Amino acid sequence: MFRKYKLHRKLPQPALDEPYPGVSILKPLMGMDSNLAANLETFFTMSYPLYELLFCIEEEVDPAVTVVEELIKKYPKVSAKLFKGATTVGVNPKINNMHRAFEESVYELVLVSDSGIKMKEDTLLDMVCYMTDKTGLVHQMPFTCDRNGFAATLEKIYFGTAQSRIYLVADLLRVNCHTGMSTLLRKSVLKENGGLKTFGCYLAEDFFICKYFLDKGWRTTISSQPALQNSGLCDVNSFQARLTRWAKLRVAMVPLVIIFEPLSECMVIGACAAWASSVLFQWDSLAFYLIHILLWFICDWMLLTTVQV
Ligand SMILES: CCCCCCCC/C=C\CCCCCCCC(=O)N[C@@H](CO)[C@H](O)/C=C/CCCCCCCCCCCCC
Ligand SMILES: O=c1ccn([C@@H]2O[C@H](COP(=O)(O)OP(=O)(O)O[C@H]3OC[C@@H](O)[C@H](O)[C@H]3O)[C@@H](O)[C@H]2O)c(=O)[nH]1
Repeated sequence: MFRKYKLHRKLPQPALDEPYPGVSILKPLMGMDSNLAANLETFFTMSYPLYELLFCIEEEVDPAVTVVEELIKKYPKVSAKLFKGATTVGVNPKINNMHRAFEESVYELVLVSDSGIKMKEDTLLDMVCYMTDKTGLVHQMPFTCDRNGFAATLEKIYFGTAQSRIYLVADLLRVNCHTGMSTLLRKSVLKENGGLKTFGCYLAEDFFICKYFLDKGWRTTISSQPALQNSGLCDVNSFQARLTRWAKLRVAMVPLVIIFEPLSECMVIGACAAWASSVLFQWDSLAFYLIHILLWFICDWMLLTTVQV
């Protein structure tokens, strides 16, 4: 029910007499993939009246430079700037890459958007609509675009089921589950504590940025459109490596949660429940287990179709 209420909502448009807030969009880039140009182009064609694009490229020489320069030439009416070379402010390379652009950004709202993200025409508007007076940070729940191949299907099923389930519950309970691939935040609140560079000392800057907003009494929320990850690099090994990296971050930050993580998985919780039901009610544990798996798969399918719409 919550997923239906939360995702893909038609939001009331801002009142015509209220101007749309301007947004500075930070795009940290490093290297090239086959979908990069198409993904970046979607930022030039959004239906939003006031925004600037700040492309941050870590190395002076990078194939992404040409892609960005060509797009800037193709869309002269869109305000866009290219920052070449990172500034070391900490151990986090993404923060190092974005630091200069963040400092030079013009608007109060800042969108941090990873290189592989694709936008729909109304994605930015959707996020801005969730930035109410009490909200300091709006993030998109990670999901993926339709791409060909086994790895792409695996990614889609993982983000659309196992991760969405936790993400939606965490958002409902206002628990910090922020994954910083597409995040709109209030610059003035970050500036009170030195700006983005303060979080350069953390590898999981996303978790600590969200924690900072929550500690200061701001609300954080997911927007109604999930993040469309559409990187051209998509294979099982890098997916596995990424999930392992994230799990290591969670172990370091919230060790208690990681103990309970296996219990959020179908097979583990099913086995525990089957055993408990056989002890308590003398039910057939195999039948219980198989019915549990069937019902779980049906629920996952329903969740995936809702996230996908
Ligand atoms: C009896 C059942 C107890 C269930 C406990 C729930 C265990 C959580 C299970 C899975 C965790 C999945 C986390 C999803 C998003 C995290 C993605 C990620 O690792 N991102 C990192 C990199 O970008 C980022 O730095 C970390 C962000 C914060 C992670 C903290 C996750 C806490 C989730 C807590 C959810 C509580 C739900 C309670 C349900 C009863
Ligand atoms: O050295 C680097 C590495 C990465 N990046 C950029 O940082 C962004 C994220 O890249 P990652 O390889 O960390 O990709 P992930 O999907 O794992 O990141 C995600 O999870 C970890 C969080 O800390 C990130 O905020 C979140 O975006 C990309 O836009 C990438 O271009 C750099 O600018 N420099």
